[in-house]
Amino acid sequence: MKYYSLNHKAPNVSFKEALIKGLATDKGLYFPETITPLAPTFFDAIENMSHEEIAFEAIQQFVGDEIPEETLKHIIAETLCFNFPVVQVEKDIYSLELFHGPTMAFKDVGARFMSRCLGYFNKDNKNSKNTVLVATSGDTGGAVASGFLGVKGVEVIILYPSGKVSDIQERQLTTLGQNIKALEVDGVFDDCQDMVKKAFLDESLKHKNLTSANSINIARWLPQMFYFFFAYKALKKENKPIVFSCPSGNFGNICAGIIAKKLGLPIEHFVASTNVNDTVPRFLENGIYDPMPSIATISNAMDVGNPSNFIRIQEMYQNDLEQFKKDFSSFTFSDAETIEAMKTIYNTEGYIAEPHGAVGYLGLKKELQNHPTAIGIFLETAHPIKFLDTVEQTLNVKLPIPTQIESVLGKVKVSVKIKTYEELKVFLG
Ligand SMILES: Cc1ncc(COP(=O)(O)O)c(C=O)c1O
Ligand SMILES: N[C@@H](CCOP(=O)(O)O)C(=O)O
Repeated sequence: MKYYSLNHKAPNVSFKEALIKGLATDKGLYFPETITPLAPTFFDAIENMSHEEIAFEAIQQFVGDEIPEETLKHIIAETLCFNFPVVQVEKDIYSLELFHGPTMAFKDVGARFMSRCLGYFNKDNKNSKNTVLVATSGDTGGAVASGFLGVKGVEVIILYPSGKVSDIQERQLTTLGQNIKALEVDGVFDDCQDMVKKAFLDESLKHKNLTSANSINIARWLPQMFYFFFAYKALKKENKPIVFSCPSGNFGNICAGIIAKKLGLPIEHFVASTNVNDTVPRFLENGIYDPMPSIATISNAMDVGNPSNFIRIQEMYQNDLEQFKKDFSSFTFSDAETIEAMKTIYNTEGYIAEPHGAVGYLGLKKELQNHPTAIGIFLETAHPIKFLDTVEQTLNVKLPIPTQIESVLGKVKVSVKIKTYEELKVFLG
């Protein structure tokens, strides 16, 4: 499979090159040249297939013959070594829990898949050295730190906005040591993301072999489509149209969902549910893409003012706003509404949703009014423990600490504070 740059001023590249480069030389995001729908027999058989089999069928065309079939199967098996339960929350509303991995956020799948693919491509070159640069508003950093910990020949540098991630998120990305380093940026997530993108194109940093582990990177982003197939497998027996609501920040997850639809997955409608960082809901209202500086909210991992992946979504709809609106809605919700939703879900159904999932739930409820025969699934993208203070205060509950989290609680934060791109360059050396 070849990938082209969405800025159309850079050569097309292989899966391996797209993974290693992260971003094209013209600053564009890579996008697959073709997306071939899966055979109807795949969808007929899906209920009897394992998650690993489903994931292999879904991703194989995007990897092509660059990784041998058996190795790719092995990478997928290691990536998907935890559960993806679909839990009924109320009549016709389900939560797809994506937080049962090592760092308890949905980013674990992409981070584990990408680290293993990079390991495969580096295996014959013992002297190769890559620097993975990653910007995080909360969860990507921890997942990438865990996914790449101890990987030979790879140094990981995580940029996060100082004071704008939860305590547990910060510990997950600042305490692992070894090949993982954290930079605490005096700014917001978009400043971190801008610095990272600038570094990829900086000729003077060429010797660092920089790559990205954000959803910019196709190997981090594409595996996120698996979730939509897994949910479909679980609920196919209901025989009803499905509406998915993704709590959205950088829009990687929902964009991977649209790839799944292009592969033939019967999805009736997507909802991108956002907090008050509402660049996309505003776009759907007035057709103008006008990114704003991000605003801090209780669903901090979605505090993104200029979502990277929106351009990929536009590519898939060829800028046809009317068709886009048929398949896709986007709604914005305040922190007060999010808190009310968390309370409603808990008090009526006994289900503990964290703020991101609650935003997803709100968008789903709103959109389902237009789909009376459908079932709705909201993505629960992180474990409530990652937002301990907000969840315990809002719901007046005490959350047990899962073992994955216990292991980072006693550890000491190590980070370097930076303010400017120049300081990042000095750090990179
Ligand atoms: C918990 C959580 N929910 C939602 C999102 C938003 O996902 P995306 O950036 O793919 O839109 C993120 C960040 O990526 C997150 O960490
Ligand atoms: N919400 C993310 C922001 C980065 O998103 P990504 O999918 O592009 O890595 C985070 O938690 O860091």
